[in-house]
Amino acid sequence: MPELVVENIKKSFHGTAVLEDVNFTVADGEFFTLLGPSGCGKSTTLSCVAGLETPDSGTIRVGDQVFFDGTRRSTVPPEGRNLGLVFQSYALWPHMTVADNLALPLKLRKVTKGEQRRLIDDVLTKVDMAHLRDRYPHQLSGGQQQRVALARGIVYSPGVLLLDEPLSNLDAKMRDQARVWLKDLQREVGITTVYVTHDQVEAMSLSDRIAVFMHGHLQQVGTPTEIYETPATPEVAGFIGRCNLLEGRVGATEGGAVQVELGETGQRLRVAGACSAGSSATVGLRSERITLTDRADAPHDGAVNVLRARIEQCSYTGARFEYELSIGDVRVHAESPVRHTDGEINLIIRPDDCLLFPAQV
Ligand SMILES: Nc1ncnc2c1ncn2[C@@H]1O[C@H](COP(=O)(O)OP(=O)(O)OP(=O)(O)O)[C@@H](O)[C@H]1O
Repeated sequence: MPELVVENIKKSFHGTAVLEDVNFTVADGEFFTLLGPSGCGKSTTLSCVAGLETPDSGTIRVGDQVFFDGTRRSTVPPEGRNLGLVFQSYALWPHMTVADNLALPLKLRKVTKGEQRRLIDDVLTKVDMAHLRDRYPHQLSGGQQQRVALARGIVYSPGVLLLDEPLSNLDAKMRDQARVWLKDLQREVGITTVYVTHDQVEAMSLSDRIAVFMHGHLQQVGTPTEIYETPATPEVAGFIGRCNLLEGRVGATEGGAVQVELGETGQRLRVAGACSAGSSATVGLRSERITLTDRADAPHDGAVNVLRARIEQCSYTGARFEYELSIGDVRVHAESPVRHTDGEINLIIRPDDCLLFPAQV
């Protein structure tokens, strides 16, 4: 299947820009996710690809077929794009059985009766719903309706599948299960997929690559590992996973690392990376990369940082304990499998586990 290319897309509503020069390419068979907080422009981007919104400028194409060309003002209507669309609301016809709901897009494409039956049987088997083909939507659970909606999105073999928060109506447990089978299904069908979600765990577990949006701008495109381990900006670091963003001033520089003075705490953090002395920087520190220890003889050999902190709060979440800590006036969130008593504690932090973001000038 051809790749999807989105180039320099801009979009405004009533004079307010909601997309600014959005660029990405989705490769053949790739599971590509648009991730970001509410209102950042993910659904608008997907709607532009689907043809439900018209960008102000830019181009969108799948292989050689140009869906939108802002220079020529040419647009292919949604029905001419051969895309599969699945939204949060399953939008199944309530008066039609599962099989009839699936037949509808095939009838529109003038597929013969015999072929319709073959395609419907095939897709229902893929989504494990063949035994429920004669049920009506109200006789199905939310998870089953969502499978039918997905089956309808792929039954006519679209070039690209577009999914906008398709799992968000399911409860947490069903969502976990749906994630697994959705990934299996996408792999089996091998369809190029663009997925919209604000749920970072969903994005991380499903995607080959993720595009992180903030305020209509693409901040970073990368694999889940790249996005998590080497976030491009403090905003990306803060959005993916639980990351402390600590403001500081860069002091001495020494062989591949810098000393960052944390606010007014008088404590310093040795951080891997380069940054000019005297400048401001943000240090990203993931909660799970902080080791908490009651031991007073924590190693002070310079290879790791040892910071003294006060435990302000400790909460039990089942799998681990979550801590609100303070280092002077700086608040830090950390987690540990071990319960530590109230009072003061040592935090052990490896310089390599710190993310250094020089201040933008
Ligand atoms: N038809 C419209 N008219 C006016 N403003 C709109 C329209 N559609 C979207 N917007 C605005 O554009 C911005 C981006 O909306 P969009 O739905 O793309 O965000 P999103 O990232 O998908 O958010 P969510 O996760 O909440 O769905 C928002 O500020 C929204 O209010």
